[in-house]
Amino acid sequence: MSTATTTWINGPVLRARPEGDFRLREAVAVGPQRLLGEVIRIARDEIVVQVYEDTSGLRPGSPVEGRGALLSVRLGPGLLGRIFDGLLRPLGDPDEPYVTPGLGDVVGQSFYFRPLCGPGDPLAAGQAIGEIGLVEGALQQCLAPPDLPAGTVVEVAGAGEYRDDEVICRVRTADGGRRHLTMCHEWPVRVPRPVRVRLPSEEPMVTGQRIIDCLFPIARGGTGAIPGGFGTGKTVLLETIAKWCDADVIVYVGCGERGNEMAGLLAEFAELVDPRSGRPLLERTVVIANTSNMPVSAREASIYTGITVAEYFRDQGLDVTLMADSTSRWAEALREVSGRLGELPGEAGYPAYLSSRLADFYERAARVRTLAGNQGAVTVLGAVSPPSGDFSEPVTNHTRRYVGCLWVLDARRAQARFYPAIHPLQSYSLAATGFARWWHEQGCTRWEGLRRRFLTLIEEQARLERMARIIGRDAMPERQRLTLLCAQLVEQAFLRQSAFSAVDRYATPARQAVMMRLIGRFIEGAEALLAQGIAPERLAETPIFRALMRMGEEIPDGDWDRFSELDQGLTAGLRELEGGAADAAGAETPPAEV
Ligand SMILES: Nc1ncnc2c1ncn2[C@@H]1O[C@H](COP(=O)(O)OP(=O)(O)OP(=O)(O)O)[C@@H](O)[C@H]1O
Repeated sequence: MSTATTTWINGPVLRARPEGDFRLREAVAVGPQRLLGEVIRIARDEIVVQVYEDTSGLRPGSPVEGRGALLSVRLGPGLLGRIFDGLLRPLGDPDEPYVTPGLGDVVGQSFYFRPLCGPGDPLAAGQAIGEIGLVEGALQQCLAPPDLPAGTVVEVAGAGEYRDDEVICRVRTADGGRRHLTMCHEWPVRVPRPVRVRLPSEEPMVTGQRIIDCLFPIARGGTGAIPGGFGTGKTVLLETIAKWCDADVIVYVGCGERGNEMAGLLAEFAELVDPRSGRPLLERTVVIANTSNMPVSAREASIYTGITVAEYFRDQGLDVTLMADSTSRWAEALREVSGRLGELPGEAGYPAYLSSRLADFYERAARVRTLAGNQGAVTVLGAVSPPSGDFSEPVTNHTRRYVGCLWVLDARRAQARFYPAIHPLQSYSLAATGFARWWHEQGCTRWEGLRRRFLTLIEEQARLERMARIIGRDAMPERQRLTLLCAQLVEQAFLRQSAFSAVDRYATPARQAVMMRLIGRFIEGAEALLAQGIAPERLAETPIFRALMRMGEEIPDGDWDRFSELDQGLTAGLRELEGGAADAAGAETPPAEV
């Protein structure tokens, strides 16, 4: 094992004189407490180490010991339903409220194991050896490590309880070697886990938020970013998606955010019931907490740990969503470490490699065929907190280049308490047009046309409102007043959706499709009525308009009878207005000459 002696220390970075060879990105143990660090630079007679823990007490002369392996995390059962720090050390254990600094020994936990292979069976990297879990009912797959050479199973443990550091499978590899496998394996956090092939994304990840699913959908295995100024609702939006999206597993990385927000998230997740399984939501969630009071450099580790954990579940053939709140805090940590190293600063003081680090992170999102031949996906969502809400700053700018969806949170909407405060004219989804077929299957055959219509209305609304401020709404032609009325309906009845409403915090695709269709029918009907001389103000006063405005808050998912009542009411209401218009037209027409 190589060693080195610290010669200089500045916060989380230190320089050391090596005795022996170190590798770039090798994990090291620093000082008497064996704090975890990583070699980030190697010069001729010096190594530079970034330490991921509090370095108080370290001084020149402190020993640095190489671990002979890249910075890795231990993946296995016991991740779901728990909270970890950025280095995947468990937090929140009532018997062990404080994290012991340093690497320490891993304490083996017991899990139920059931084999899926037997002696003589072939076994290759990434294939399932068996199933594991805390209880017999809820099992995950126990995978052969992705770096295992192909071989044959010599012996495998029978069904029962085993410690996660006990050997449960012995393999003879094709090159004549032997490998002893446990339920856990280590994987370097900066190395993407291998897959058989990356697949194109054909369907969206459903978030339950109408503005996202209908206007700016995110692909399963895609990437999205949520830039927003202070208090515009990034955390609430990410948490809402975490609660209701249709992923099998959620990995939530709290990176540099307030500790009380994380505590609130955990308390809420423990109480909430997963609508799909009927079990507590926390059971399908892994929380990685690196709050603002924890060491700054560990933010980097928490991001990579999070994505590695997400890939581990993806390799079991699951759909995983990773949320990072916030990537700006990680970028700030990169800036701090770079500054302490005396590197040449780039834009706004961030290091020149900020862009490539962001790209590395978002690149790991994908829908894939796993080594075992299953399909799995990692969808990545990152919050961005631009200082003073300035979207031209480097983190937002670089992130924009690597994500497929951008949901820009608007301070003015948030001030008006219009949530989610996603600005429909500044946001985009590159994948949206590919999901028309999926929406057809959900029963919304006109999704593409309606989406375009809604977006056009909102665009026209922005232009007309500027005009209305100058000349006044009453002086505008009827057609323009109707555009404003329809846009108001789209905004208030469809895009507005409170995360705290018992009825509306989540909408299934079926409910979204019904609401979209009803609003679309109203818009078409209103346009036809305008041609017959019905003023937009008369439409705004009808009970049906008011009912449409309230439907999100009043009609819950599954109450299709009330939606069809509304549909019938809409038909009747439009017909009544049409009849009134025809009668009026009839009264005005001069009687035919006899
Ligand atoms: N979708 C929503 N529905 C209802 N209320 C919301 C929603 N989003 C945000 N809010 C309100 O806005 C407040 C601030 O939201 P949040 O904490 O998510 O902002 P943030 O952008 O994460 O803030 P910060 O920049 O401090 O991290 C919330 O406490 C909540 O009252």
